[in-house]
Amino acid sequence: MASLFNNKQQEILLEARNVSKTYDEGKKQAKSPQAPLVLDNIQLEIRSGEFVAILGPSGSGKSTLLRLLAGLIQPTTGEILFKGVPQYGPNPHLAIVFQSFALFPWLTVLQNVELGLQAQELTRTQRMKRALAAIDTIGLDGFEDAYPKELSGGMRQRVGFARALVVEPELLFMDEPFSALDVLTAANLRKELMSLWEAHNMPTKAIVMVTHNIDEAVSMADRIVVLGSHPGRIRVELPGLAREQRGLQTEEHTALTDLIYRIMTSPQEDVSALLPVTMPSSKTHPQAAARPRPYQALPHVSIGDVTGLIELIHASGGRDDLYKIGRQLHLEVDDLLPLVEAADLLNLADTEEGDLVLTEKGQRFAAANVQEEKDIFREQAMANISILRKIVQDLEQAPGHTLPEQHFLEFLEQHFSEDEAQAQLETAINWGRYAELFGFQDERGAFRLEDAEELAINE
Ligand SMILES: Nc1ncnc2c1ncn2[C@@H]1O[C@H](COP(=O)(O)OP(=O)(O)OP(=O)(O)O)[C@@H](O)[C@H]1O
Repeated sequence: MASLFNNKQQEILLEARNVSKTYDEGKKQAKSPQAPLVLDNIQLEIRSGEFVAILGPSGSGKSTLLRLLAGLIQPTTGEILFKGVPQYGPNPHLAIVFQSFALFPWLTVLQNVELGLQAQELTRTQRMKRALAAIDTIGLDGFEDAYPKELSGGMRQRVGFARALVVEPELLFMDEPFSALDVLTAANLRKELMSLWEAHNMPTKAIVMVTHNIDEAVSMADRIVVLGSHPGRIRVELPGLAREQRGLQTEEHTALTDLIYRIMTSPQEDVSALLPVTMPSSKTHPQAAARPRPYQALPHVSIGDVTGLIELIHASGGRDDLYKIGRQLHLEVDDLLPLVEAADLLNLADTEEGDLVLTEKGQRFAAANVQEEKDIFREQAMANISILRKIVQDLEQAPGHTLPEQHFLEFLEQHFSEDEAQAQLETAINWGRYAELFGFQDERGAFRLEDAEELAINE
């Protein structure tokens, strides 16, 4: 597509070329016919001077992509190049800040930061000098001798940043660096990081950040890479906003946030159909279309939360912008999307152009009393949710209308990994119980048809 973001003249630091990743290759897959493809044919360039954010639904492979780019894991096919040279191990010119600060509790701040320099051949004095400078840059002056447990979450993450920056990395990677912090601390740390970056007060040439916070990506990044799932793939690369347009209140920020919600809530849609004509410099990756899932997968949410979402939309007149709902509920897209998917699967709501719109059933559901609500839910569940239908149908046929959970687990394991099959069944139990379709006895691991007694009498 169109040339990207006028940065052709800038040096390509890192490149993923035709990269695909499958975990557990070689492992014997007794039940699943093949190991799932986690990332499919990734093409990505990181250039000098840019801040790139990677967004995508949970499980789309964001962290996997970051680890591949960092050389911590190897691609199954394709290659990662640093300044044009293929990489086969951890990249020494790169440092990573993780969500879970990953500090050693028995070491002081200074010692934790010095650890970053372990691999470099430096004298003790040089090491300490560099560590003190990094501590100073990141605003930890005076805390050199403190232990992690004496620090707040924000200060601990500063240590994480200092430990990364002390190696003077050409590339700084961040994996959800602010998501474990409270809102104000995160905002403060983001702002400080951006001023260091913009003032060139750090030696880093490019930053790559994985996040599931759309506002965070829009307010920080020069380029936003949106991944899709099943398999993980790049759907689109969007140009970030000009510096002066960033900030929750600007029209441009709202428009870009809205667009990203629209893209992420339309996983099957061709992204080019969703892009405004005013965004010619975005780059879609049409070669990797979503593959239909072999079996309908339930999003792992509780029905109580879906009900809350439906009621909220009802209170807003039956339709609302997804980005507004996210902000109102303090939900990041990773938490909101599964709720939206559940409402959509149950045909209680549809997504339309970045809005969530209640269906006629959804309107009735929101206005119903508790019993009517259950009735509508049961009807929608039986009409739309394959695994619930299967559980009920198999129980109807089974002696005593009872079946062990193993029966359904074995079925689900034909379509999902062992862990995911277990998770799918747990979600199905949660939904099925709410709908009063069947009972599940935890201690016996047994399913029983809810109206089994009634059925027995009628037989
Ligand atoms: N070490 C591993 N072994 C096997 N499978 C893995 C491993 N790490 C990740 N996966 C699987 O790969 C897929 C992508 O995971 P990854 O953590 O990269 O996604 P993500 O987009 O970062 O998700 P999240 O936002 O939930 O952190 C998931 O299905 C996950 O279960």
